[in-house]
Amino acid sequence: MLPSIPFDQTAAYRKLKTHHKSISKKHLRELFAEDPRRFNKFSIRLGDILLDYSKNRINGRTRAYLVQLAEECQLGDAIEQMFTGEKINATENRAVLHTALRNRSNTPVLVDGKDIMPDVNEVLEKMKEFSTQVRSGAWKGYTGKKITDIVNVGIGGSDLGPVMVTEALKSYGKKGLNVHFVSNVDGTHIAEALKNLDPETTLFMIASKTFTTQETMANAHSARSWFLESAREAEHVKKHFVAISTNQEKVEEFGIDPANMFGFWDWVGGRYSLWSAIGLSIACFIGFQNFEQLLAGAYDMDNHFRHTKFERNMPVMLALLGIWYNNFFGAQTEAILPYDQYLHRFAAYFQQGDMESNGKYVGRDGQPVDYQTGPVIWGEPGTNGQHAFYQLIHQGTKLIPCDFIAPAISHNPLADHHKMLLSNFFAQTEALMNGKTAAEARAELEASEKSAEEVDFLTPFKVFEGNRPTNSILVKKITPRVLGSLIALYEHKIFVQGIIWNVFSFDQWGVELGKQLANKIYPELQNDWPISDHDSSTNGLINLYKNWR
Ligand SMILES: O=P(O)(O)OC[C@H]1O[C@@](O)(CO)[C@@H](O)[C@@H]1O
Repeated sequence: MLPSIPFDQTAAYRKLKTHHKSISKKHLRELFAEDPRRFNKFSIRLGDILLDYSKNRINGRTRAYLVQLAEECQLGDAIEQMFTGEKINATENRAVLHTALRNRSNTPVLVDGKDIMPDVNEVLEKMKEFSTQVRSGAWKGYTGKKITDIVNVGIGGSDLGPVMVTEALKSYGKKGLNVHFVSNVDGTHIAEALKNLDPETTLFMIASKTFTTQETMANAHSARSWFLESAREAEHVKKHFVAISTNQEKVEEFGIDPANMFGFWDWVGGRYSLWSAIGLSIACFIGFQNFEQLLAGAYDMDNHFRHTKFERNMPVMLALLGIWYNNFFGAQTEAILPYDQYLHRFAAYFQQGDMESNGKYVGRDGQPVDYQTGPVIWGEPGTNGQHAFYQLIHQGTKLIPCDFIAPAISHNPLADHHKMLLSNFFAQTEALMNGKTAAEARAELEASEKSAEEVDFLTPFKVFEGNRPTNSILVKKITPRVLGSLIALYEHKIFVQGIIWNVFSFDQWGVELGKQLANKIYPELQNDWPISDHDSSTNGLINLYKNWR
């Protein structure tokens, strides 16, 4: 069982509160001027990944107190409990073992006294065989044609991970084999996805841990209807539908042959499941060898996380910095800004990963916490964000800690594009740190031959306070292995923050109430009778909908 330690009652927390009063008065310009070795002191290198956290509002003492906070919250024990299969997901009485899915050492991992690695490896072998058959054309549709299009039907963790990874590794995709994703119950999503597909060469992957999720089951039934409009015979379903789930009973109930089912287990959280059979669409698209590289990259980060002292530990430092701004500077959000168009779904992926894990107000002691927990995660690729919301990041009234991510090598080395992209990547964190003083702004305006009145008027609007904190994550190239490490980096950051905030990060009870109420309203929409048993707003909305439809 995880320890339950209210972090705001630790000695380290008290030290940080006092320390904050002084360090928060220092501008990043001063901190860099004081210490020319700041980049060396506050960066961590792991293979082809560098985390530069020197542009944060910290000094050595801050780091020491933050590390002490982690130690007082018994982070080390919690890490070992996770990796060794303790049931740390206490409200669901489950272990949390997405790390076992990429345990490339194959050392035993016990759940209820049983080594789970043979099961993990059996599913990986089945994924390897299946993905090889699909990619080679050996797997044929009901008219004998090879598969050209895979449609993954799933939502949340059964969608976001495969989407993000297949987009991020698009250049590793197989020509002539396309992946599509249907998640929203909005009929538009599946209608648009199937519009140009051929039932004879389309393979559906129904991905659902529970195999009960309303959206996924609705889409799965519509997909089957679409397929049978052409195929007619139910016996053809088995060549065009596979299931990815923990729930064999529901899979069989739907009509998918257990032989076409790829299983996983309740100790895999949905938002941590892309490493499991939920990653089948990834393995088919990029090939099983590349999928294994993805696993290997995550394993690299797991080892780093599990065996590195906290001040040299990438996930731990990323997590502690997030807590520094969230709980001591009052930051409410964090932006993830990948300077790589292929990573355009990376922030969206961690909206679920982070916000569904730590968006909690009840502590592990069952009591409401009296401090901030999970931040709002958002972000878009650079340089597009610069033309959308960087105004607020640079000159707004809100503090927004930003993670900038970029590859040194592009998969598309076209003309000077990558140099331009990287110049923006480097410039933005420099600008956010240094800002522009009134004197600098005034001098620029004076040099532009504006009148004295214009210079006086415009100067305040051209000043940049700077002192806005960022992390820079520079990787050599977004390969499957590097991507695997990057994803695991953020997974473990989320874990560390949940431990320190004293919440349970691996359940998601907060998604249940909306579902319950939707299941109550859904039958009310089956007729045109006016509704009156909700609040006036809900009644009013439903009745107008009925009137209009
Ligand atoms: O994989 P499934 O069981 O269909 O769940 C889909 C998603 O629904 C949830 O909101 C839980 O209900 C996410 O946690 C989960 O990833």
